[in-house]
Amino acid sequence: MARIPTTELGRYLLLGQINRQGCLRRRPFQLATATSIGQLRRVSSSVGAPTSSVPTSPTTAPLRKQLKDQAKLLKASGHKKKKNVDNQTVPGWELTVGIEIHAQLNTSRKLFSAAATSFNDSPNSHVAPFDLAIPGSQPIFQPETLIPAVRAALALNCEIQHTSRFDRKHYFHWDQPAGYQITQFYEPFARNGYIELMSRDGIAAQDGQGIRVGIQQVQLEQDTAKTTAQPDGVQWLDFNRVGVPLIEIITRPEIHHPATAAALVRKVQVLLNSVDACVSGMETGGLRADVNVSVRRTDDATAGLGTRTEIKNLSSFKAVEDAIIAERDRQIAVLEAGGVIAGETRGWSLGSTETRRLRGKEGEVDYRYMPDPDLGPVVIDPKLVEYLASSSGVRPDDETDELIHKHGLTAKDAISLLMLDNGARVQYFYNVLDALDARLGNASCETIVGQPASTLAANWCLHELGKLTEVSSDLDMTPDGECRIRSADLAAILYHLMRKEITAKVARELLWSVYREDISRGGVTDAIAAGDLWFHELSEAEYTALADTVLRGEEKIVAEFTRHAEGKSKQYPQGKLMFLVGKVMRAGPEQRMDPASVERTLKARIDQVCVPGVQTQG
Ligand SMILES: Nc1ncnc2c1ncn2[C@@H]1O[C@H](COP(=O)(O)OP(=O)(O)OP(=O)(O)O)[C@@H](O)[C@H]1O
Ligand SMILES: [Mg+2]
Ligand SMILES: [Mg+2]
Repeated sequence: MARIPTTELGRYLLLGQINRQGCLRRRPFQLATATSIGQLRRVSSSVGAPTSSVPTSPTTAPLRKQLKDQAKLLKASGHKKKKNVDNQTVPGWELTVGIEIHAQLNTSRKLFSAAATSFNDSPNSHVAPFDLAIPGSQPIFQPETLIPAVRAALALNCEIQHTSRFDRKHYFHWDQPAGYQITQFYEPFARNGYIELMSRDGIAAQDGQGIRVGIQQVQLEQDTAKTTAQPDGVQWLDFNRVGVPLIEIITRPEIHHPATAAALVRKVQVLLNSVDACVSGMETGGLRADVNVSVRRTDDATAGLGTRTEIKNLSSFKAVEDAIIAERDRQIAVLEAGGVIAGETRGWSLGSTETRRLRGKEGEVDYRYMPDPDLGPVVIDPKLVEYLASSSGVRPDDETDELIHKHGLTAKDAISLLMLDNGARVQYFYNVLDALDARLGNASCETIVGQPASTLAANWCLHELGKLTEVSSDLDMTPDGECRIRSADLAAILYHLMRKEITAKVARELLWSVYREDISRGGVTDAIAAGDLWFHELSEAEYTALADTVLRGEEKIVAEFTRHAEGKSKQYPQGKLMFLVGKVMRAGPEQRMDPASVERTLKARIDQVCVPGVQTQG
């Protein structure tokens, strides 16, 4: 995501003007005045965040890798995910979940000091005296942090409070030099919001087509220092993170299924992303969730909610779902055995199947909240709220609709595009599509390859690029949707693929060559010519001759097609057909053959030769 340039925020706050083109992802328009998102999307490529303020991604594993590692861990622990098992409900019991989400705000400076917010620079290189609580230093509220905070709260449909205040939350830990964290306990800056979740967002089937989850409040607060454990009990501390502005989003206890809880956190990430309010997502440590879990029996309508336990610091969507399931089952087991649930804080580790007790109520810290005497109230001008509301860009639900209905993507692919690379992957997709459209002009190649440009481009932007990230560390995706494989180069590969001038195999090899920089920028077409990689496809007669040769040795299989044609077997033997396609591919010059053409020819020959009287379907 783009960082909001401080100079521009300063200009807005002091002079009432801001260049919102630099603040949002490359879609600087208002939905209300737009006739179509697609139309709006095609804006000048010169618009984008200044490169100097673009954060590089923290050195944590990409989402795809995280998920693979989790799967490996789970496999190693002997706990395979049971397919088609309803783990969302337990008969006789109702689960209730409320979530607290901490998100790092997209600002250049810390909340109460002018030190830069940086995540990849050398440790302890961006620390002001106040961040270390050096005697004599005092907090200076950085008003620009309000811009992403208010944007986030608006995306969550909250009421922005005219006046809010800061409080001190006391606890003693090495990650908090002052001995207290500054937060907004009594008077947060935003209240009473909600999030709409639809079935395509991945909620549990039991929640039907969609649900609305209330947001109790959103508060501004400081992040803590980053701790890295070393052998022999040594802890390394990086104070670059201390004082970085966070928002804490607190939902109401209105979630009743584990998958819905995970879907909510995912949706919060997409929403914050869409208004450029956050630095990075859960997969890179910019978003962390604490889940509060309780259960109660369904046969007592008068009973209030059960006692909650809290599982802290979950750092993946899967962890949110798995930890809730484990904690729900533990609580039910305790209650069914006649025990009581103790209000306590619990932990969860990756690949685990059980939550573990960290501390109980008796060990709970008394935070001794008190208004911070060094900080005045925060007064937010309604005009600022109005301005930010009117310039918040495309809403993710509308964008998902557009990707599905206009571009023909599946809901899963549309949402994946919006999620990946903190929202930059979808911008990359638009860039590829723009470049591909420009090359194709009015000539639609849809009929040639049987797939529209948009779904082909989406498939490559998600799955083929995904394969690269499995073996390499990063695509170096920038917020304006460019990466190591320039969008124009991928468009060039897809252009030749759509026109059937290269095979899919060659297209994949070209992608790798561009990635390894064996092909220079803009050099895809020249590389195809230089390597004579053009697709010189076999003629119909050559395909037919090859198909006939293979069919002659496969009488048994051919007999199955005959049985189907005679109505003796119901299902068309598609598996057998694909087996024959493989045989033909191996029998001929592969670089001159297209599997789709082989399949078409084989089908026609089987219909004509083996089942006389049946017309070819083509
Ligand atoms: N009985 C319950 N079952 C499940 N969730 C609950 C229950 N009661 C409250 N919650 C949820 O617990 C969360 C409480 O968060 P809040 O930040 O207000 O307090 P806290 O957890 O005590 O504070 P912190 O963890 O920030 O120190 C909310 O998300 C709320 O919806
Ligand atoms: Mg809280
Ligand atoms: Mg809590």
